[in-house]
Amino acid sequence: MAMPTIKQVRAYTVRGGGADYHDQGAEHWIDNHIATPMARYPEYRASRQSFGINVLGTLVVEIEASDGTVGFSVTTGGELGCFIVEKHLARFLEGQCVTAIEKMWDQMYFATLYYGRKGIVINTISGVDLALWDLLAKVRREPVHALLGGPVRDELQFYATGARPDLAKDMGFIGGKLPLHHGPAEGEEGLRKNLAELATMRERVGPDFWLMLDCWMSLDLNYATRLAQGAHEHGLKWIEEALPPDDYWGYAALRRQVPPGMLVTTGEHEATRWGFRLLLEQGCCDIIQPDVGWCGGITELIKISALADAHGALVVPHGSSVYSYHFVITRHNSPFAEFLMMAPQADRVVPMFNPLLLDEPVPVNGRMKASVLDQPGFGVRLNPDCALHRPYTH
Ligand SMILES: C[C@H](O)[C@H](O)[C@@H](O)[C@@H](O)C(=O)O
Ligand SMILES: [Mg+2]
Repeated sequence: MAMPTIKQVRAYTVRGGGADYHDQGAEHWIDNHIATPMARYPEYRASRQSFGINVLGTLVVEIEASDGTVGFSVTTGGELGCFIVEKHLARFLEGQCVTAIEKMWDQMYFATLYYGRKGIVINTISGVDLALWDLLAKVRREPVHALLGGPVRDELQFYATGARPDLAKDMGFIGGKLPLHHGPAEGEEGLRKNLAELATMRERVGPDFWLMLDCWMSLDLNYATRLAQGAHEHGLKWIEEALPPDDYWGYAALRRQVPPGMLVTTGEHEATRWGFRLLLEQGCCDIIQPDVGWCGGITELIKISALADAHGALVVPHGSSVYSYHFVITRHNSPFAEFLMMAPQADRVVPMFNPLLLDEPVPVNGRMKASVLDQPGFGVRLNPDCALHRPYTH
């Protein structure tokens, strides 16, 4: 059967939740005094939105084929992403056969090398790549995981990220990842508060439930080391993204200094096989956490994951809904997945990219059967009630 070609690429923004999941209303746990690198400025300490964590907004990429099939994806990128898609990347896509995914990725990456390599440009390339995989899988009438070699297990299991690991345990999740609330700028008192919070949560969840701390790039090596040492008695399973992403040397030192048995994880703000090669070869972490909507897409995550597997490292993608579930279920070195609790009080399960996607699957009792992911493509639809805006055309 002759495979269709790409007829048109369109890029939209949408506000309010969605893929830019930090773009939430007030009183949400995800913006409640969470430690960040900006916390050294008191005026930016109480809210990450105050320094602009949600300025980008969601990027929606739609790719229409000559047979009328439409693939799409959502990621973090907003209007900047729309410009890059419409004014730069579209030329490498329109007219191409829907199967030419490797070639299109290669052209998008090397054509933007002079201003890309990480951040918004790789987020945008990731969004295009995810839409291409959605399109190809829909043309072949298969779920994306079938194009990746198929499931290696019958179901996914999840840990939950949010303010209430105690509630997550009752919901059947295998662990709970807390956001760290206080950074070095709040001194010894802040460190004591961090450890007291962890101690309280350990009391509530008992001795065996996984507890992790997500430090969102906010610490320095000495503080991270002391936090890890203090957290050890409370059974901290891993310390996540303790340092800024460029401090490969700091991560390597931290990994040598944390108490034996504690895992060091990072990677959600890293991009491409080259960035993850640095993390792996410098011995920075035990688990890499690429976000498939930010690291280069499925095409790049395949390369990153194979490299990690050769290094004996686990790949547990940063929460990215169906886009990571279809990958995780096909890889032995991805034994579990992340689920971000997007309910404001982290007290109930709601779809991660709420309200943007229809049919977005969520864990039930902390698990998701492979059969839930058997619809063509990534198995989701855009919610027609979410107003899309197309700021640029080409
Ligand atoms: C909970 C963290 O502060 C971030 O908001 C979260 O998006 C990310 O770091 C994660 O690992 O889920
Ligand atoms: Mg994180």
